[in-house]
Amino acid sequence: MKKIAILGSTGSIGTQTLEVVRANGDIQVLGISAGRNIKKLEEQAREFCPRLVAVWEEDAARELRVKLQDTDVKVVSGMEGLLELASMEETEILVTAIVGMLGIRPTIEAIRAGKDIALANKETLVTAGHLIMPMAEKYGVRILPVDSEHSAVFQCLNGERREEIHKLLITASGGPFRGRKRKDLEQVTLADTLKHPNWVMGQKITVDSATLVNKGLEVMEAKWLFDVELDRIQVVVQPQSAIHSMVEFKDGGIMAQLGTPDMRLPIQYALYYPERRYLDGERLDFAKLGQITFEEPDMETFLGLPMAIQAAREGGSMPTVFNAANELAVKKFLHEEIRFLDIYDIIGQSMGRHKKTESPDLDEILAVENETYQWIESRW
Ligand SMILES: NC(=O)C1=CN([C@@H]2O[C@H](COP(=O)(O)OP(=O)(O)OC[C@H]3O[C@@H](n4cnc5c(N)ncnc54)[C@H](OP(=O)(O)O)[C@@H]3O)[C@@H](O)[C@H]2O)C=CC1
Ligand SMILES: CC(=O)[C@@H](O)[C@H](O)COP(=O)(O)O
Ligand SMILES: [Mn+2]
Repeated sequence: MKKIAILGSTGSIGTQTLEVVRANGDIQVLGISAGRNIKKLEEQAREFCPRLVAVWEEDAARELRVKLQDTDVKVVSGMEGLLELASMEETEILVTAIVGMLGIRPTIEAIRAGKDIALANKETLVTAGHLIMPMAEKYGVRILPVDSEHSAVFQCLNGERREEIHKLLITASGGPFRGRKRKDLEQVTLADTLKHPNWVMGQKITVDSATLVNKGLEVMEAKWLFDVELDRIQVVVQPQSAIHSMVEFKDGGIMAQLGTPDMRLPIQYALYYPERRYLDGERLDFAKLGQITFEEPDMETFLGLPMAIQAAREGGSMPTVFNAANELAVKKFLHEEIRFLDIYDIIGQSMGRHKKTESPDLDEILAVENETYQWIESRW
């Protein structure tokens, strides 16, 4: 029995991880967690019988303790609870399916405790990749990508030598507003933004796909995961989301990984790597698909990608500012407090005023995050 714990078990990646567990029958789930969705946590606790459930909100944790008093499940709360879940003694893999840079501390705690990481939470690598990757090497743990593009690259690299990579080709759907210009984006609504053309995902990443911030975060994630310089990472718009990403090698040969838009594949691949297991569901049908097309990303309209590349080139604490500003801006957009294009203004202005710290440690990253939030709150 493989033993795992899941940070963010009630979300899109978390619930699909549990579908993979259910279908295979040979993984034991020792810990689950959420922000405050205790209804789903209770259902999951009763089905998967974990030892520990971590709930961020203390009042929700208290309520869940009462609901689960007929079981042996321990319910913990807050950051201390997430850290306890991340470092549970018998866990082999921690699935980081939590949203946002809140995932940094539990991820670091899990690495220190020698757990492999099945990483969906890209914000952690974007802001703290310079701490996490060396730490993973030091503690001998594997960072197994779950993000579809990074899983695709990881699959393309199977049996290949990393030093023979010429470039990574990260594919993008282009989001729901592909083909539109800045003027057309002035009046788009939250409902329009949440209609991703191909993938069903959590709300934050769905907005990030529409702004192309998601692709910017993924470029930074790829840089850390595969140790490839920024100039060797190219974003290619591929609107059908059939090719999940590609690797071009020194000799010009290109490997691609294709499939239907189904996150259970990368999740299952990470959990069983290097083994491949059967997965039910729709298969890619080329006759039905008809064509696979390619475009350049529109960097003049969708500023999320060029701003991310700028943050990555500046390095140090700038990616933290980029990410923190985006997290708060998306929260405000989801609450319909700001308009779509304000997301770019919030990120751009936050980056513009920031005095960069080189190679920030964990406390400095968290301080920059806080300071960015405070500055945005004082203006928007
Ligand atoms: N969805 C997808 O297909 C993909 C997602 N990713 C990445 O995976 C991560 C998760 O995305 P996704 O599953 O879509 O997100 P969701 O919003 O669907 O789920 C987020 C999860 O995090 C939990 N959570 C939120 N806030 C807290 C908190 N303060 N403390 C503890 N847990 C919390 C949520 O709990 P609650 O239910 O209580 O709010 C929920 O379980 C993101 O980093 C995303 O970029 C990457 C590739 C694809
Ligand atoms: C499923 C997944 O990995 C998402 O990150 C997805 O790639 C988003 O699609 P975009 O290409 O539209 O950002
Ligand atoms: Mn992705």
